[in-house]
Amino acid sequence: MIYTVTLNPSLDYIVEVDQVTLGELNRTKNETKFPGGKGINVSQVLKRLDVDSRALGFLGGFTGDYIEEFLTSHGIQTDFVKVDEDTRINIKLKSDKETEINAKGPNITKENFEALKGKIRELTSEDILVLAGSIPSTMPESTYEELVKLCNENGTKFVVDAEGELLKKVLPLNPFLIKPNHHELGDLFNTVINSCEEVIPYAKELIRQGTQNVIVSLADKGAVLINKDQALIATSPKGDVKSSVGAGDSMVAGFIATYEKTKSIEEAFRFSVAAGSATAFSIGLCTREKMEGLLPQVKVEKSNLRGE
Ligand SMILES: Nc1ncnc2c1ncn2[C@@H]1O[C@H](COP(=O)(O)OP(=O)(O)OP(=O)(O)O)[C@@H](O)[C@H]1O
Ligand SMILES: O=P(O)(O)OC[C@@]1(O)O[C@H](CO)[C@@H](O)[C@@H]1O
Repeated sequence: MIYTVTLNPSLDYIVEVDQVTLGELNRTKNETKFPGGKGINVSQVLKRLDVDSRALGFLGGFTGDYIEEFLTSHGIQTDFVKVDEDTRINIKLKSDKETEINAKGPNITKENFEALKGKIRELTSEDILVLAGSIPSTMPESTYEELVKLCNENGTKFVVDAEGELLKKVLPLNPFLIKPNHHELGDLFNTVINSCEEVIPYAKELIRQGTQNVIVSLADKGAVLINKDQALIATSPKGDVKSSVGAGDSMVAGFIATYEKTKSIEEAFRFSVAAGSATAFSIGLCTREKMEGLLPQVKVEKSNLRGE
């Protein structure tokens, strides 16, 4: 079974405004709300690709109830730990540019965290755990590290999509996959990365530190996959970006769903990029049809730059 963990889920409130004027009353052209948070998005895209998963993490209050009901009614299994404060609301403001305001999230108690750890201790070597997104501000930066240590005790394969210290601390613990974007990769090395070719030496360093597969996404500039055997570069499909919220999560879901079916890293990478772009070209997450329609545009090539 695939388990996703979202420690800081969100109700994403997507607001479309022709032009935003700060300090004035702005009225919306359109608004939509979706259950969000990176792990929850991964579960939703997996479902659209006919792959079952169970969503874990923390939910609370009326926003938490909304998310749980939404997921259940869409056939996604849930097993969240209930917390006292409301799950956050994240604002995604879409005008000529995309602006996001992500909230810090509710208080998580020691008991809440222990309850989640109890669920993760039950996983086995047959399972995959996906840890994705930020953690509520009351939790320590060692949180993901603690959870993946439980995975390593039971031989559970794990995937991490997170930034900064959260990500850095899990690298030596042998993640199956991590998926930073090029800004997040640059931040890890205090540098600026602008192209697929520039990604390669830094991604290779993450493999050296213990990761099995690294996908680095560069929005419309393509994506790179590195593991100990190969460096692959993919082109991004061209299209009209409607909202890139969840594009990275769709890549993770596309990769896992395809890898589970084919065991081919190259094929999984191709589907991953198509799923990312299919979400970027949608309001909300991609559909299977949209993803499949973009597959012919994703060209995957082996890079000569091995970064060694
Ligand atoms: N402008 C774009 N044109 C085509 N594809 C895009 C575009 N923006 C994003 N994508 C697709 O989405 C994938 C992930 O995008 P990006 O590199 O922005 O990751 P991210 O920052 O993790 O995404 P998110 O917006 O979910 O945080 C890309 O690899 C690409 O497939
Ligand atoms: O604050 P985090 O956890 O880093 O990101 C949360 C978030 O921006 O990520 C998802 C898109 O990837 C959204 O559904 C959600 O609002």
